[in-house]
Amino acid sequence: MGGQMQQSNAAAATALYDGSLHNAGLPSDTGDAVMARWLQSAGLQHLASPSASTGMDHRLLPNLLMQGYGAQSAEEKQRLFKLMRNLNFNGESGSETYMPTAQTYGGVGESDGFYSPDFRGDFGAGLLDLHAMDDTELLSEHVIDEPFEPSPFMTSGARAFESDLNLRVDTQQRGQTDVDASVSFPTNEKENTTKENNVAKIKVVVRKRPLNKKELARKEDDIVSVCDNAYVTVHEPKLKVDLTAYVEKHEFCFDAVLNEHVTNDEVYRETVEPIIPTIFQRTKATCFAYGQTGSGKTYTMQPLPLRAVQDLVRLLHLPVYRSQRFKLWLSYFEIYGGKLFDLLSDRKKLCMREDGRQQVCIVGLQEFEVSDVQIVKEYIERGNSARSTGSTGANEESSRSHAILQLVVKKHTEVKESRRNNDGNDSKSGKVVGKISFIDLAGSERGADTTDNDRQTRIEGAEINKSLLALKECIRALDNDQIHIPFRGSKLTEVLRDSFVGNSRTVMISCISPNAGSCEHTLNTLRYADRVKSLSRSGNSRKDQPVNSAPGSKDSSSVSLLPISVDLEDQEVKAVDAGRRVVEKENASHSSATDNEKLPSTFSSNYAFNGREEAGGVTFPSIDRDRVDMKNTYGSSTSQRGNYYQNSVDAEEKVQKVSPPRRKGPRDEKQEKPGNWMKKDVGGSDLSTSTFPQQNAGSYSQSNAGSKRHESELIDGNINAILEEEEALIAAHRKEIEDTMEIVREEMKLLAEVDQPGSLIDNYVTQLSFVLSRKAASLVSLQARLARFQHRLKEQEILSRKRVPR
Ligand SMILES: Nc1ncnc2c1ncn2[C@@H]1O[C@H](COP(=O)(O)OP(=O)(O)OP(=O)(O)O)[C@@H](O)[C@H]1O
Repeated sequence: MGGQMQQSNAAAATALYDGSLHNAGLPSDTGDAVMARWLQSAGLQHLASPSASTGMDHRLLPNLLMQGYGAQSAEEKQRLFKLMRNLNFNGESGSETYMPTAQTYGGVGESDGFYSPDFRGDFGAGLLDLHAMDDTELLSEHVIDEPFEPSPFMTSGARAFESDLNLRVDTQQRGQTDVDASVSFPTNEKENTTKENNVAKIKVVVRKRPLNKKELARKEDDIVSVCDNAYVTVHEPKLKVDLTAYVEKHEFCFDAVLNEHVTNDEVYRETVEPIIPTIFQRTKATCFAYGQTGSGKTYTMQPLPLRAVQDLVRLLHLPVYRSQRFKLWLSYFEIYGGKLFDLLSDRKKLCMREDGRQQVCIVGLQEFEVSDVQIVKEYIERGNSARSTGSTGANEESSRSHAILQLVVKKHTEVKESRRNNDGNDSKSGKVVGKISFIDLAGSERGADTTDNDRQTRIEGAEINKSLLALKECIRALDNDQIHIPFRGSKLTEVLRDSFVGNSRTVMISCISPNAGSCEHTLNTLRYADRVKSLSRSGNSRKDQPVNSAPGSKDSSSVSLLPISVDLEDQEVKAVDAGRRVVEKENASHSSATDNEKLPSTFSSNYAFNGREEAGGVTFPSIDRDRVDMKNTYGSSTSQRGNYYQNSVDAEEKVQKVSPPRRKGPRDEKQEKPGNWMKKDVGGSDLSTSTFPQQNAGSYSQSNAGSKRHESELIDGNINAILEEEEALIAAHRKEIEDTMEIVREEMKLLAEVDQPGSLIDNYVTQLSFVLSRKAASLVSLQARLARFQHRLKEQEILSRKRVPR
């Protein structure tokens, strides 16, 4: 075996040498003089003479090396090795790289192991290591001959990745025949994969929808402009106090901004397509759409899984995957009011469980094997018809839940059934290779609609709100490579837990409406997106910089005396540039508790206090960002802004927040009036927007912030308790019905007995009395539970109304 290997090593090395000469344009008989020169250049001239003198073919040099002739010391071997490598790779010896044969393919892929003098052990050992494997573990020739077909939709980066995929597939196969998530690539491989496939860990894409018929009929302005596929500007119409109209511009930069003319196909190409090959690299990918109701989330998300299946199936047909029994499975469920329902199984209620390996299993979730797009289309349609939808002002068929469609690539050893429960039993259902989850989030502002909606919608909204914030936190933590991912923040993030650990990719598509009436929401969406992106190390620098474009509005002195309410998010804008990253770095242990939400305790526990900042002569005390969102309705000078921004950094770095629901846009105007600031609903599904008049800034005390925070926590806690009690109440009701039925049966029996001739009436009376007491007790118990629940609802209502101005 050893001899065989040595032979093949020698052959490989000879081939390499041959190749290098060939590439150098040198005929093989250019002779020893050339070789001598090369050897000389490496200080190995003494090796040249024997071969020259014996007339040995220079192509045998590697053989000499392998057999222990020629270079004797390790240093010589290394030099020789380097020389060979240079011959092969540097410009001097030819522009083309060596084309390996099937047998040496893996070796080339592992260039570090084969050519580098830095490989483990000495030269010979390194070569032996490389080939010390069963030939059967190598890719078969036909696999290599059949490269990945470049998708017509693939971006150049992804194409580059695909062309490289064979190498990695080869590596994978050699390294492990069983693609189990528990087996990991060597670190270098991982890094290379990330680098090479050029797929960012988090990608934030914005999509603007066109004005719809209603908006056009109302002659609404399109206030969103897109530039260079990367910039989006919101032209916010505003009024000065003297009622002069002006426009405030907010510019953002994202990984991609897609305008209203972009098709769903192009959206796919920009977002999901580059990720698809990574699914076979044990990546857990998540693609979600975020945005206000009616902004196009469902419109955007629905075609994506179809396109993804098309590409996944195409890849699955490659022999390398087919031979490994890779298969694609689909499941579709929704999270509604903190509960999970299977959309492909008559909305069966699902339970979430963690197994011993802390893998999240959704007990009872039906998975279906899919092998073509048509069947996926049918599943999606079936699932969609089962989704919880309702009507909102902006969208007649609005999604009221988070819908999650998962495509999972599994490796099967033996699959007999085409449909089975995902009971977490890997051996039965195959091992997960990778997966992609498509999430159509519930409209983001519904969490905000607290005043105009009924109680049910408010609770629903609070849950949505919570999950959106939790999702954002997880994404941030993910991108910051934090050890702790706060996935327990909501059901949504718990479900996506395995997408937050290990090799993950996230694409967020922020959908925005272009009409002026949606300005506030559009800005909120973009800010949410920006915060996801800007806090990541790889994020674009933040750009939301309002510019007063109305004539005269640039005159800062003319506006500086006006009540100032600086949009908190604008502060964050600057914060990023003006030190936020620094602050973050310095307080790395803070995690990312910068939002207006209650974070898991692990997030807040490390929170440091940065002291206070002076801003334009006004000292801002330690400010709860929830309460102090300073919205610059009238514009402000740059210097003022700078101060406030700085201030906001402190404010938000200090306090952990609880996010109260946001209210609807039209009320914002009222709240921007000075005096309303104390009452203003400052939460939001994603942002807080509260007015903070300058003159009041100083008086805004820590205790105020504290008590408000307490209030917020109370609300959040209350909502959680309500959800739990709701469940208990429903369960108790069911139980009561069962008991009642049992009692009714007993009563019927009693009646039947009493009708019998010679029955004892005393017995009947005693038993009836006993049965009725049980019946009454059961009812009273249910009534008591109901009363408690009603009380809880009232409490919640009072609390939320306290915070939301009417
Ligand atoms: N890019 C677009 N081009 C054309 N029409 C669009 C586009 N985006 C959305 N629409 C249309 O706008 C309407 C609302 O879109 P959609 O239902 O996707 O919104 P949504 O964000 O999912 O709303 P909700 O959160 O309430 O479910 C639909 O009629 C849809 O066809």
